[in-house]
Amino acid sequence: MIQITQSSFILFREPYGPHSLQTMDLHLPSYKMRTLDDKMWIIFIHGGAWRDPSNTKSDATHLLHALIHTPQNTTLCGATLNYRLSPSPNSPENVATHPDHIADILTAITFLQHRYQFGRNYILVGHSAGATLALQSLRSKFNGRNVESVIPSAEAFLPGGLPRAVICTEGIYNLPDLVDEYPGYTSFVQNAFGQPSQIWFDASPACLPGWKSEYDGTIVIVQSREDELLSMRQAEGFVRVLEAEGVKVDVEIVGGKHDEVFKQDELVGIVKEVLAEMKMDMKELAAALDF
Ligand SMILES: Nc1ccccc1C(=O)C[C@H](N)C(=O)O
Repeated sequence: MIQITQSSFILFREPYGPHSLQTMDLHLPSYKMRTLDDKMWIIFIHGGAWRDPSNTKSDATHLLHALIHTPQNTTLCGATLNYRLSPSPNSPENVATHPDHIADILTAITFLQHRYQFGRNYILVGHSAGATLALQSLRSKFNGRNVESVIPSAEAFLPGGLPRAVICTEGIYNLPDLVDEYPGYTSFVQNAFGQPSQIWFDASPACLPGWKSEYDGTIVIVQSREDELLSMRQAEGFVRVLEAEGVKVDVEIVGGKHDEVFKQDELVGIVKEVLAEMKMDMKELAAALDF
């Protein structure tokens, strides 16, 4: 079903699997201007502690409208992903557990690559648990089919390659340290990842060594000091791990509560800057190759 909501862009919902949560919204500039070559993509992954049904793909509405639904935009495309969730008190019908969430993310990105073939010309923006998922998707532990569970609908290493940048906001980077700081969060972590085990470490970007050798794109860590659900400890801990590995990381301190950050213009500005840098790099590359 295609819904034309304004003359300069189109918005539609696309399933990428049989489950009702395996859907995404696509935001594309005007149909006529659509060609496959020169596009850049933003793929948004919502948060909500792997379980909260009130966080959805619609969390990206402000960000994608501000970036994509503008008269000048002819190249930037957006996708925002739903994925299967773990149970919560208000949604016991959701029964996903790790690695179902990351399997869905990899399946969705694979689906987009097959249809639009944007290679590495994309960035991931992940909020909260969505930041965890964005980072997991970069690692061979998950996308290389050598996880304990095989994820058949996602290919071994993302087709087209890894994104040029990943922007994480209010992210969960270290599960053991999260429940150490906030024992009250144990239940949602266990709902998604089971009883404490090695799996908690393997699923935690800050506990998984090898960033330097496995990911060469830009990592941006955005964190609000006004986040009422997460202190600076998760972000600071992950930044220390990356820096100790010699990985370059951009840190952006913003304002707003946990679930306000993705609705604010500060994040729009950060994504614009990352996109501008990417465009410059692409031009330099084209010039160097004498295009
Ligand atoms: N994303 C988070 C990060 C840290 C702590 C909580 C959350 C939550 O989303 C809580 C959610 N409202 C829940 O209870 O299901």
